[in-house]
Amino acid sequence: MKFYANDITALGHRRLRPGFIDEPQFGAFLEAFPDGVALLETDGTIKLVNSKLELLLNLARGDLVGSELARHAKTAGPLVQKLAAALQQLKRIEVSGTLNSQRTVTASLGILRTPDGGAYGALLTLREAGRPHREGSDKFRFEAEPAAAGRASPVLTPRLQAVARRAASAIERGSAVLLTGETGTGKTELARLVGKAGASNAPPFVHVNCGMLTDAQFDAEMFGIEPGSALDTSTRGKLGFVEAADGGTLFLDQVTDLTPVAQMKLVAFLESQTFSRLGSVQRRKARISLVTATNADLSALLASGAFRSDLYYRIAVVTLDLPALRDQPELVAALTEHFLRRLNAGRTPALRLSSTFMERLAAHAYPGNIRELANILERAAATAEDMALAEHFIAPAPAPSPTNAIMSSGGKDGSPASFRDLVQAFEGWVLEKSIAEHGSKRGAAKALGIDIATLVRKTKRTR
Ligand SMILES: Nc1ncnc2c1ncn2[C@@H]1O[C@H](COP(=O)(O)OP(=O)(O)OP(=O)(O)O)[C@@H](O)[C@H]1O
Repeated sequence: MKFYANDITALGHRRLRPGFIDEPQFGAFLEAFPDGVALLETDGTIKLVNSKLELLLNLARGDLVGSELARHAKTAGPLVQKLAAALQQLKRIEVSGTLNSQRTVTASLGILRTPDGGAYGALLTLREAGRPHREGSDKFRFEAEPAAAGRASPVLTPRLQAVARRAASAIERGSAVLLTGETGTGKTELARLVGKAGASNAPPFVHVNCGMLTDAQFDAEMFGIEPGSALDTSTRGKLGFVEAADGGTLFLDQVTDLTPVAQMKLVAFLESQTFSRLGSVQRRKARISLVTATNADLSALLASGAFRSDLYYRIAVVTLDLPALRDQPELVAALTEHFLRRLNAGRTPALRLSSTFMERLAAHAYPGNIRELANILERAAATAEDMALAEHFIAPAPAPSPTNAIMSSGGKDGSPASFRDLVQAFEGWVLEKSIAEHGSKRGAAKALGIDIATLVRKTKRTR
């Protein structure tokens, strides 16, 4: 079978034979490739692409097919320009780089040649760097992991290293990992570490805050929208979290915040290991490592039925509990040093800690765990000159309990609270707790799924 047509006179530039390209089996053949694949004419026209290529370039098939490769350099990244230039010279190349979609790939351009040496097309493949290497001798060497730009490496005591090793080896075996522990104990930090988030050439790491997923958004956010489908308002489709995490880690933070409907859909996805984009019936596979986290009381949620037990069994193949900071004096010491170094970078005079301040640090109970320790040191750096004394130890006020907030919501003359007062008092408690937990009003608004203006208005009203 000949894959080219001799209808172009110049020997160097024959054309791909249309019949061959139009055969549906050939499209299915390209889809079966785990890498992004495109078939091109020698003049740079894109004839066929597979879904993986769409994903890597973050461009829809409709925009790609029929257009010239060079046209997409601006949207997809300079790497595409290099490939287009090589194709123009009918030169075979292999280049690596990061695309504008934030995917790091090795791109190979092969020239398809006739027996007499003429060129009739080109095959482009994009292989994503950092596809999970299931072997790998460096799998447990977290210390050697480079920090992401602008992010310091986490502090790892031997106890935390042991937890990280267990998480990494579970992921290596393909088991889902559930991280539990009080707020601020470092579950997200650990997930990022084992998912190699931010490291150069790292596989994708997709962090999903489950509390922000409403039922209406769940399918589109998780599974994406098929380009050009009736539901696609952008015409370029939408990349879902699952597809974006393909080859890497999907981190479902606060997984217990998923609504009952979302929990059911997640079970279906985990059971079949396949999903469909909104607006498409095609079942797709995504190779993801699943890491979930929660600071909620799981056993209570399971007992009340608020969290589905079938979902629990799927996500908790390996459960790792992060200890509270008050139970790890060695971590308090190591983190104090770490945060102080960070605070002193560029600070004059450098902040030193008095022995009384250190004693307060050692004796504190840290209900907000590592987040709280960082906060205490930040406050000391903001209020002290060069030496943090006992008076500079300002721990956040203990979060008011809902009962206290509600009990104290009656009239000043001791009259019983109205229903409206009770609801407002409870709302105030929720808002304050969330602001303390997330360290900012913006963070709290995001976590509560309300806009910042609403949160500010409500906090003013409840004061
Ligand atoms: N080992 C560590 N070294 C340095 N900083 C850390 C470490 N662990 C956590 N932190 C910092 O402490 C803060 C809280 O950590 P993180 O967000 O991982 O907690 P979490 O357990 O996910 O909290 P939550 O349950 O509220 O989501 C973050 O600013 C994080 O960078």
